[in-house]
Amino acid sequence: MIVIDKLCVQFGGLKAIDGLTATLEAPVCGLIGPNGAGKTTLVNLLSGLVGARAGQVAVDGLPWLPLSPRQRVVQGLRRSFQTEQVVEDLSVWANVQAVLDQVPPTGVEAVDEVADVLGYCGLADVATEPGQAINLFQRRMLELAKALVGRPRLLLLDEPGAGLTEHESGRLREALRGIQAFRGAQVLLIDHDVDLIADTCSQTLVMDFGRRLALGSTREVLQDPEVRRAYLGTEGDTTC
Ligand SMILES: Nc1ncnc2c1ncn2[C@@H]1O[C@H](COP(=O)(O)OP(=O)(O)OP(=O)(O)O)[C@@H](O)[C@H]1O
Repeated sequence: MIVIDKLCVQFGGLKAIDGLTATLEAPVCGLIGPNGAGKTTLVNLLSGLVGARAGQVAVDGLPWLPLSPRQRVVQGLRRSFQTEQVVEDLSVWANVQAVLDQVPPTGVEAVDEVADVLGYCGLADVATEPGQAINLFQRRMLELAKALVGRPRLLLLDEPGAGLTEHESGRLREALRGIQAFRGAQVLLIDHDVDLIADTCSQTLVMDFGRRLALGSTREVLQDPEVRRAYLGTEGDTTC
């Protein structure tokens, strides 16, 4: 559970996050909003890449902002980026193993841990292929596999579904919905694909101009006229 209290992040005179208060408790929580709303800044703040000017954040009751980026990883923070960070000349297996080498031991044999997440992500058949040989969908799933090793607590996923076909997106959604049961970790999911958010997130935070525009069940939030006006641009239409 992520508890954000009166959070402010400022770049010079620009308030990228402006007094944000929100409790995110769903297993998979959506984060949406127009361009420049502050979504990536919030993810950067949770990762430790930018600092807060004011406010507090707690993750599962742990005061989060005093921790260094490395300490956050040790505490189970994992992150994927809009552009995948696959090492092209390492095998799929070695890409995952490289992350496992950087996080605290879990007590499970590394070989079992890597095999487990590759199986979960549907990558067992390409485990020995080099990063450069796998397709876009497999690259996206490899990013997910890397985020799942070594007792993750919180996954921050930035547009994991970009560029996928409907069928591939369906497989990704299934994997996202199962993460809490598989690893006990919470997911914060940024995506501009409202269908993906609606299908995987039971709770969604909508940001606009660094502020909270809406927070609640995804179904209600996506039908909120203010959200539709600011983000979806379809105030009258209630189908999402
Ligand atoms: N390092 C930075 N220095 C200065 N301004 C920044 C910096 N990072 C973000 N901003 C500004 O902060 C505001 C919020 O940006 P942010 O990238 O968090 O928005 P976003 O909701 O993720 O947008 P998008 O959907 O386009 O990725 C924007 O006005 C952006 O220009």
